[in-house]
Amino acid sequence: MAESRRFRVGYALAEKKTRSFIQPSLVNLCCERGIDLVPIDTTLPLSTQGPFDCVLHKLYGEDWKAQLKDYEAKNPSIPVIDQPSAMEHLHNRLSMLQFVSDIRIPQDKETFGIPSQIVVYDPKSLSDCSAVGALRFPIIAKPLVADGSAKSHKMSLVFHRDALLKLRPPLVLQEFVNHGGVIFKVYVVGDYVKCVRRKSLPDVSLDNLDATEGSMSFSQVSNIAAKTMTQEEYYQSMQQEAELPPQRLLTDIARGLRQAMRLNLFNFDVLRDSNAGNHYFIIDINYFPGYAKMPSYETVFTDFFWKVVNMKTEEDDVGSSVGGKEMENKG
Ligand SMILES: O=P(O)(O)O[C@@H]1[C@@H](OP(=O)(O)O)[C@H](OP(=O)(O)O)[C@H](O)[C@H](OP(=O)(O)O)[C@H]1OP(=O)(O)O
Ligand SMILES: Nc1ncnc2c1ncn2[C@@H]1O[C@H](COP(=O)(O)OP(=O)(O)O)[C@@H](O)[C@H]1O
Ligand SMILES: [Mg+2]
Ligand SMILES: [Mg+2]
Repeated sequence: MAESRRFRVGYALAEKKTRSFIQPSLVNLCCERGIDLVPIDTTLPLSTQGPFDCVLHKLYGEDWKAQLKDYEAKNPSIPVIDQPSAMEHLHNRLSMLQFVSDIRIPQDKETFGIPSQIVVYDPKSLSDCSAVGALRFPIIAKPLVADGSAKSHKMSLVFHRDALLKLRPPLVLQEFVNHGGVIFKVYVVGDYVKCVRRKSLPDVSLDNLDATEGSMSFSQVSNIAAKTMTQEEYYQSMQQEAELPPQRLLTDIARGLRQAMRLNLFNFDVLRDSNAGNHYFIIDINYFPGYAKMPSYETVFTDFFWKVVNMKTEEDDVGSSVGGKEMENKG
C-alpha cells in the first residue's frame, strides 16, 4: 500500500514561545495525523529551507518581514500564518480595539463594546482637563505600545486626577470597569473558539475613591498567584461564581474580529460589566497568546494545521484568508 502523504509545518517562534507551544504532546499528535512540525532556522534564508506546506510564525522586525516576503514571492501557494501587517495592528492598544467597532452582529439580549478611552501622546495633555475630563475615575493607564515587552504590560490603576501627572505617555487611558474580579480569555484558532476564566483585578468601590491612594501599578495580573488563596482555590471559587458569557456571542465576536483583522490566531480579553450583567467589554487582543494554557490545545491545533495544509473550508468559514490566500475547498 502506498504511504500516505506527510505535511510539513515550518515554525518560527521566539525561544519562550517554542518552549511553551511546541510540547511533545502536540508534536506527537500532529505526527500521528501526518503533520511534521519543523523548526525554521532564522539565521538562514527562509526560502532555502523547507519544503513547507505552511509557515507559522510570531516574529517581528524588518529582516524577518523581508524573509517572509521573499518566501511568499517564491512560494505563492504556501499559506503563511499570519500576515505581519495584520499582526502589527495588535501592537498598538488603540488600533487593536478599533476592530471591535467593525463587528456587525445583532446586539439584543447581550451587548458588547470597549470601555471609554483616550490616547495621550503628550505629557502636557495629562494636566489638560478638557482632554481627560470626559473619563470617569478610576482609570487604567496602559502603554500605547503592546509589543510583548515587559514594559508594554506595565499598567497603572489611577484613582485621582493628580496621579495622572506621574504617568509617562504615550498611553491609553481607559475607564476601569467593575467586573467581579474575573476575566474571560477567549482563544481563537481559525474558526475554533474557546473561553476560559482567569483571575483579574477586584472591583473598586466608588465610595472609597477619595480615601484610596493616588494610583497603583500592576502587570500581567491574570498570571499572578492569588495572595490570599492558592491558585486552585481561586479557580474553584470562580468556577462557582462566574458563569461564562454565552458561547454564541463569543463565537460571533471572534468571527467578526477574525474577518476584520484577517488573523487566525489570537485571543481577546472580555469583562462582564458588574453594573449591567448582559454587557461585555473587550479590553485586549493578543496575537498568538499562550495557547498551551487552552484546554486540549493539541487537538485543536492538529485539526487547524490539518485543515490549513489541506486547504479545506468549513461551513462556518467566513472566507478569512490564510496567508493572504482565501481558504478554498479543494476537497
Ligand atoms: O506568556 P504566556 O503564556 O502567559 O502568554 C502571554 C499571554 O498571556 P495569556 O496566555 O493570554 O494569559 C499574553 O496575554 P495578555 O496580554 O496577558 O492578555 C500575551 O499574549 C503574551 O504575548 P505578548 O508578550 O503580548 O506578545 C503571551 O506571552 P508569550 O507567550 O507570547 O510570550
Ligand atoms: N478597563 C478595564 N477595567 C477593569 N480591568 C481592566 C481593564 N483593562 C484591563 N484590566 C485588567 O488589567 C489586566 C491587563 O490589561 P490588558 O489590557 O489585558 O493588558 P495586557 O496586554 O498586559 O494583558 C486585565 O487582564 C484586567 O485584569
Ligand atoms: Mg490581557
Ligand atoms: Mg495583551
